Amino acid sequence: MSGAMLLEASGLEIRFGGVVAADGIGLTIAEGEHIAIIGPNGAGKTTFLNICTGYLKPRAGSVRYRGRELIGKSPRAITRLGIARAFQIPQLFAQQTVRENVAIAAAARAGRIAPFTRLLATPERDKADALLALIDCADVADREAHELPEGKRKLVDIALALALEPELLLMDEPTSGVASSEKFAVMETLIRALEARGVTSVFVEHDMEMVTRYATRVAVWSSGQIQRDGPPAEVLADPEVIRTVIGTA
Ligand SMILES: Nc1ncnc2c1ncn2[C@@H]1O[C@H](COP(=O)(O)OP(=O)(O)OP(=O)(O)O)[C@@H](O)[C@H]1O
Repeated sequence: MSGAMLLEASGLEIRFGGVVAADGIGLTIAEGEHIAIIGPNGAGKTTFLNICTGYLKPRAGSVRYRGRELIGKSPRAITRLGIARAFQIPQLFAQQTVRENVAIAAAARAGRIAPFTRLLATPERDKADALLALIDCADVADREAHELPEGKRKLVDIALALALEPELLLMDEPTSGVASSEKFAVMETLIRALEARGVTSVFVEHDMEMVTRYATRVAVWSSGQIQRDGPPAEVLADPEVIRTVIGTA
């Protein structure tokens, strides 16, 4: 069920040389939604996530989060306000154990990262274990991150993001690189974890079956503009969307 307004983007414009990556983008996100962003390569989907998380500054437009302007704030400041990001390639410390990776994120959230911090003797260990149980990764807690199969790596990356205690999680193709036989199980676990923690999400996705099953709403990007925005069943049946996006997916 959707709740109060969380984020409101409007009039976003950005170009890179001759490429227009955002041309009047406007999108609202309400609490409890899981919004899929779809669209052809180069349409500006990742650019939108980069603007919302402070990695790119648009030349025009606004992004308000619970009424506060985000444009001009640093990625760190935006994370502190409650927006986390998970990347297409998980950002894990390869030589640390999975538990240590999540504990580091939890310690960072608590402002307890300092040289010689004993990560696993602190409350962060319990937080890490609870998160790993939530994403079905308790079995790999003692493994080093580089040993993980792709599906587990993706889920651990989500645990890292959840350790920051976000209200909104932005994800770039959360199951890309995961074997198709595992994709649905990974996404199922991911969405269940978000629901359990009351986290709203936006995910860029190229797999339409994933969109149909897991998105509560879908927004279609096309050349830096939003072509359609609505319930998945309606949007994915639109002949224009089928022609421009699904036909090329
Ligand atoms: N930092 C940048 N510098 C220069 N060009 C960029 C930059 N970021 C994005 N672009 C360009 O802007 C356009 C939109 O890129 P973006 O990554 O947002 O597309 P996308 O819809 O996420 O594509 P894909 O599905 O392939 O990931 C592309 O032409 C890309 O090359």
